[in-house]
Amino acid sequence: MGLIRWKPEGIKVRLFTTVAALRCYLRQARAGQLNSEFEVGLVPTMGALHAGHLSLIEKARKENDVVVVSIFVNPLQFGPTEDFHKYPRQLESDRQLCEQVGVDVIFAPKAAELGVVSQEEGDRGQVLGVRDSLGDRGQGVGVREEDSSPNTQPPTPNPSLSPTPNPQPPTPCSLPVTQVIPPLPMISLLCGRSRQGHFQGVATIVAKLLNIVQPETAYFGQKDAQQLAIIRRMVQDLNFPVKIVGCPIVREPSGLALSSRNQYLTPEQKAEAAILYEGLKKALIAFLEGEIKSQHLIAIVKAQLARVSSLQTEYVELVHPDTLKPLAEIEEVGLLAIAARLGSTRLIDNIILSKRQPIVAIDGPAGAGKSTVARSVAQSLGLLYLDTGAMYRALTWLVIKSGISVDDEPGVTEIASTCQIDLRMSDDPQTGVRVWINGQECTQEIRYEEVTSNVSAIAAQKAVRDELVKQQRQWGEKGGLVAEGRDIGTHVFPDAELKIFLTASVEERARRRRADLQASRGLDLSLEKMQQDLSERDWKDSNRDIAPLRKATDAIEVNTDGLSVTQVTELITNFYWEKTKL
Ligand SMILES: Nc1ncnc2c1ncn2[C@@H]1O[C@H](COP(=O)(O)OP(=O)(O)OP(=O)(O)O)[C@@H](O)[C@H]1O
Ligand SMILES: CC(C)(CO)[C@@H](O)C(=O)[O-]
Ligand code: BAL
Repeated sequence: MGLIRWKPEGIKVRLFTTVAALRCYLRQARAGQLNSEFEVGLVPTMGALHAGHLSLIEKARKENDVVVVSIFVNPLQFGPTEDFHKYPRQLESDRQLCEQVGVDVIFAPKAAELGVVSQEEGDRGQVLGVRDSLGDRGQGVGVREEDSSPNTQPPTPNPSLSPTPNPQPPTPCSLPVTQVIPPLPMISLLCGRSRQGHFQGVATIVAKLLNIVQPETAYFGQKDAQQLAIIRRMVQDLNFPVKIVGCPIVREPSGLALSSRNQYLTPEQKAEAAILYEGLKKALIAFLEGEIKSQHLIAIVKAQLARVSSLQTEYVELVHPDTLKPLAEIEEVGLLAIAARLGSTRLIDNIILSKRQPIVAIDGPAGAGKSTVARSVAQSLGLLYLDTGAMYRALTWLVIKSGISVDDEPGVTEIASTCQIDLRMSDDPQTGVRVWINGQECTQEIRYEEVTSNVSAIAAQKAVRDELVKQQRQWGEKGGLVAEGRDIGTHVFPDAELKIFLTASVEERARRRRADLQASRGLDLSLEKMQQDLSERDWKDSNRDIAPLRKATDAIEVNTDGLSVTQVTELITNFYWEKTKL
């Protein structure tokens, strides 16, 4: 993220309804930046904003220079008997909420602006889509754009919610607009079974929004877990240059997942709807006690749901959260998902059941002793010390060895994108971690002076950082590790079970550093000068473009003034046991 947040003087939130105006704004915002790390975050929504949406927006606000929230009730993703007409539209209150949380731009286009309306229908103010179940009529059912009045048709039973597949599936392919079709195995189960064509409509509109806004990052809720998996897959398959961030489900105190559709529920139904999360929690407890079989976990949820007689369960399924493949049992991780109907309101919820070992993320200012403490905590807990510094050093060594200049960014990126770094705890506590790159051990070599003097030039390259963070996150999938740095808990492992912000006063850090330099190199440096250098470094680290130092909101601050490494290690391991006990 850049240093300066871009916003015209005196204006709070801009509202654009046209692609041209939005693009013009973004072009000016990018052009006005001297900083190359200017970042735009997009939060796609259908409006009627609630605290779930706000959690996405707040995350985007923290991580970007410009935050765009799109509000568009997308006709392409609604079936003919679904609630397109009824879906809440409340742009003015959405605008006020966006203003309160510091959104820069709301993009609220009409359907015609996004091309989901034919010329002729556009003239008549009608939108395409709200997919026609007779398919071949193809031009949609002529719903008036932005029609928020209740449907005047008598309520018809929703075939899409019946347990058997819709006998006459809509054929959104017949719509005269280019569409994105996600892989069939991902869209033909869970919600895709009853909402045929839905994910095609979602993928199409999200692809359009990504192309229009061209954000660095886009934020989606884990509540729509199938949607999130499909979008991640689309972005990967179609090489969209965007990072997709999934955000945790925000719930009512009762456990009910927040949703715009909760507005349809009566107070009584709202209380009953909490049973969805009750069921998921029961399954989680069983899983934590060792139950991994899909059949049993699903039965636990169904038994719980059966306690509310007015609830009609559409599905309870266990799938892999990325591929959405049905699982017979959980090997590493599973997504346990529910869809059910209370009256005419369709609700969804889910939970991730993961065998992943915990992650300890330690961030903090320079000289706080992060690497010593991380190594010691890893040793004491029997976890891997994910020595991220060693990873950058290993890459630097390989770059030098390959004869590539360290400032040849494309060349370095090519090597970074194809290298595989392995780390293993050494039996010898002195060695700490052993390092391999592309199968070749380089534990000693990465300490050579040539590597030391070039590693910061390599680590400063954004593409390198992105590649190595990708590798670090792959390690994170299994978990069971301790990592340290400046943004481990905020960026690399935002889901870490334990986050520590390790700090010490400038005076203490300067004293320690001076003592180290005296012991290792016989240097006798001025304490005052060292304090001044450290203060400057703190400021720079907190304000740098790449990986700025930030304390995660859920991190525990540990001030190590006057504490030994052993004492700090003991403190952190106690926090670990506290956090990870059942
Ligand atoms: N409770 C929640 N916690 C976290 N994210 C959420 C929550 N509810 C919605 N989101 C996310 O907000 C984004 C916009 O969702 P959307 O506007 O459809 O809201 P919604 O409340 O899910 O509405 P719907 O009733 O259509 O399900 C999606 O990425 C969605 O996953
Ligand atoms: C992602 C989305 C905005 C696409 O219309 C919608 O499906 C939603 O709100 O989750
Ligand atoms: N949040 C997903 C949008 C939909 O249900 O259509």
